[in-house]
Amino acid sequence: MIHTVTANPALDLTYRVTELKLDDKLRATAVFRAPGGNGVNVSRVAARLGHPTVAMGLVGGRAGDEFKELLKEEHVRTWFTQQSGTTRTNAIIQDDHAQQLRVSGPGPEASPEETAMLRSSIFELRAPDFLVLSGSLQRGMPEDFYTDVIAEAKRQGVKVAADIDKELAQVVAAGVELIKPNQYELERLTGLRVTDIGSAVAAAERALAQGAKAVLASLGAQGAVLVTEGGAWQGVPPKVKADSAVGAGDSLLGGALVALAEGEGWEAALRLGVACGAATATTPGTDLCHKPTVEALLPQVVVTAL
Ligand SMILES: O=P(O)(O)OC[C@@]1(O)O[C@H](CO)[C@@H](O)[C@@H]1O
Repeated sequence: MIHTVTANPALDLTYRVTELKLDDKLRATAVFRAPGGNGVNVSRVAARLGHPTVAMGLVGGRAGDEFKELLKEEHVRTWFTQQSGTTRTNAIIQDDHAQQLRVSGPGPEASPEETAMLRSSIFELRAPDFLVLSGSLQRGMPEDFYTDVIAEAKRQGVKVAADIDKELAQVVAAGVELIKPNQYELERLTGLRVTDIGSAVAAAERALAQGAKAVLASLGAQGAVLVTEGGAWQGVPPKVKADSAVGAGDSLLGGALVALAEGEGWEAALRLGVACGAATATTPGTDLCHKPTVEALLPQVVVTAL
């Protein structure tokens, strides 16, 4: 079972256009609406792989109603805390050459009461195998929200995985099972440049020294690097016809956690994660990986011990 917490989720709106142009009216050839936010996407991937999951967070307003409806259509169980503000709508404008503009809304401001309700909701259900903390906090939420949740998770023996940017250093110092930074987040966390696989491993080792038990770094077309105290591996996806890579990193994390929650080892987790990330890149908008594509790509992922 995987529980995800997305403090600032979004209704993702993707406009497909033939060509990105400034100062001209762009006519969309297709529009996709999807429930979004990093943790939400991890839950969507888990559900698509047939793994039980519950998505949690703060949600409100009409956009929030549509967001919940879309999640329901994807068979994701939800345990959201209702807030008075309106869930943000994020816009993605993508052209036929896989170029895109992405605009993320700031999101509403959470009141202290709403924050407290979210905090207690996280521990209301039966303990999961993994609790995933993902994405930015809403305005109004205390900076130590995540570290406070991690402390409680530790008291309850729940493993925490995090995909966080701003508060990543604090979260790592609090001691988490797994982090999923991209290249830039790993650089900001460790102060080291990440230019290739070797430097990614060195930075991930620094992150282990800072307190993470495992680092799953997403490196775009180069795949991903997984570094634990027991070893380091690179996972390279097969070449796919990419449509939209939005959500590929979330899919990497979702796939890896599903494998771990189902009792697989680190290498198998990396393989499934990379297959999910690549499968997501083949889908339009913020649609994510579908199980048949993941199964087709899985044997083509090359995992190498470093
Ligand atoms: O604004 P944030 O929280 O940094 O990112 C939010 C977001 O861009 O990330 C997801 C893809 O990873 C999308 O579903 C969503 O719109």
